[in-house]
Amino acid sequence: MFKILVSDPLSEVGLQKLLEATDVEVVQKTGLKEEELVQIIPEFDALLVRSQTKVTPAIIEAASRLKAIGRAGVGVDNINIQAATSKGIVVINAPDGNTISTAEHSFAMIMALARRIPNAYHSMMNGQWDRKSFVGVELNQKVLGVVGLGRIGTEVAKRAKAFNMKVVAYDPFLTEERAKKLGVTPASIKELVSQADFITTHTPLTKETKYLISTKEFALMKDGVRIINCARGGIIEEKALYEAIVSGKVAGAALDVFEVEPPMENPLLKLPKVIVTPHLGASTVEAQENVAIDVSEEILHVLREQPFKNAVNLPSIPENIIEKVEPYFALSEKLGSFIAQIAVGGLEEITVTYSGELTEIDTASLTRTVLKGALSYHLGEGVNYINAPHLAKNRGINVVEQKSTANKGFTNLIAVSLKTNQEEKTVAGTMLNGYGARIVKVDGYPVDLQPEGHLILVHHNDRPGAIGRVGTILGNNNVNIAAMQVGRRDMGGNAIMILSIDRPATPDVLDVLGELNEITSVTEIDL
Ligand SMILES: NC(=O)C1=CN([C@@H]2O[C@H](COP(=O)(O)OP(=O)(O)OC[C@H]3O[C@@H](n4cnc5c(N)ncnc54)[C@H](O)[C@@H]3O)[C@@H](O)[C@H]2O)C=CC1
Ligand SMILES: O=C(O)CCC(=O)C(=O)O
Repeated sequence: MFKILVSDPLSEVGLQKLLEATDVEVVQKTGLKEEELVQIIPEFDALLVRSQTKVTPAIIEAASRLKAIGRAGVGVDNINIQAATSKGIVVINAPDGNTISTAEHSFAMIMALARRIPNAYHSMMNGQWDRKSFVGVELNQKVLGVVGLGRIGTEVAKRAKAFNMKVVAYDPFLTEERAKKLGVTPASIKELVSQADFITTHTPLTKETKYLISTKEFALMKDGVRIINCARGGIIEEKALYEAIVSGKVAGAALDVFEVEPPMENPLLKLPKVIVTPHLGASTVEAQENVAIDVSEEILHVLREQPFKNAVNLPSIPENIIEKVEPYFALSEKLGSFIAQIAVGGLEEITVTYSGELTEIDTASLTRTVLKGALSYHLGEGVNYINAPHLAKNRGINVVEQKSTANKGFTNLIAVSLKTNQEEKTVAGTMLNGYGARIVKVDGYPVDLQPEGHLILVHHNDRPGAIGRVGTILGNNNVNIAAMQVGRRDMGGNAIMILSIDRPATPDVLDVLGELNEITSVTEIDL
């Protein structure tokens, strides 16, 4: 039974999937302090939050069972991703469910700002009938600058086009082709801020986007420009915005988000040219249902070890690629584990070479899996698909992925080599049509064995009787040999034996084998 903690208020309809699941117990406890979360988190397999809960390193550190953190929304700035990644916890978000709501809110803010609706409302509610103070501007033919043309930015741009606005967009990932399709003009940030009548931001808050719009950018803007931020506080520097409004450069600003939330002492709230909402972009019935449904489904996938797509701390694998790489996951992990068990010394570099049909697909996920297999042997259960590359990097292990057309004999081949500070070892495996995974080469010797169970790898000199003596010692010690592979390069030269045994041999038995004259090394492998 999986235990899931829901620590922020989430849509009940959205949570239905979790509440109905027979393998899940859902505990809903909201408004907990950090210390309280630290206390209870060790009981839970997954944590589900909206934006109130700050998932700090202390909470993650205490989360001994946690496999997933789900964010019902897009921005994950309330979750310490680095701490989660180091601990191998997958962070899931719901990137699509609130796109339309946030785009509509942004557009509502653009219109409210243009027509001064909140100010007029406020005046009337105070008993005034003032028609002179609230003269607005049209959107028709005005230039809208969209900073960040992702999901939300794109929807805002489409709505602006419907209002006959001209749209210029700044986004480092915007291609000419996409811009053309959307009917927007790509621009640099300088061009955008100097051309726009309205500027709306739709990027995440990152090191690059923090204060993306500041004093320098305000100086380039047209007089009377209007600013909208429904993305994250801090993309526009509030101090610079305040000065630009007071100086008359900026005619108005509409803000849904703030550098500090709630923004109680914020001087911007004292300016009549500023209209505000309390981070309501995603606050619609539809968006809250959508994000809760999406994140609940994804959490179940993670816990049930089924494929999931919206992990923030993992590269996403497109569905057409998943189909192609999935059959190789088990083999990749076994190859990683095998090589780690046979190599002596501190790991320095792991190289994964793909051949045959694998040269044509994105194999990054398989390399992660090889790495997981290799590092798990040394670092234990804490290693998983999420933190394996991070752990390798932290330990200075170089990871190389390459494709090769050299191995023509196999329709697919994964070759793994591991360099340690003492030696270099290699192993290669393939998926044989109808026979499943096979290891086909060890240290350059051709073999053919199933990568599973207990194995003993023996390096020896190719002399008559060597194989028999190994068999006799194992038999005398009640270790049954289920299968055996021998490989050699030259008659009478170096050779290997790989024995598949029914139960692990004890260290004493391995020592006795190692003492035989012909034998140069004995390694037990568990796959
Ligand atoms: N007010 C609210 O309630 C909500 C706010 N948001 C905010 O809106 C943001 C955008 O959401 P989506 O459109 O779904 O995300 P998205 O990931 O689809 O789009 C973000 C876009 O920003 C672009 N970008 C990244 N760095 C940039 C830079 N330095 N300069 C210019 N563009 C840059 C990316 O290329 C991407 O196209 C989220 O990160 C979140 O912070 C999202 C939902 C609700
Ligand atoms: O949960 C919310 O209402 C905040 C939404 C948001 O900012 C996001 O999804 O990034």
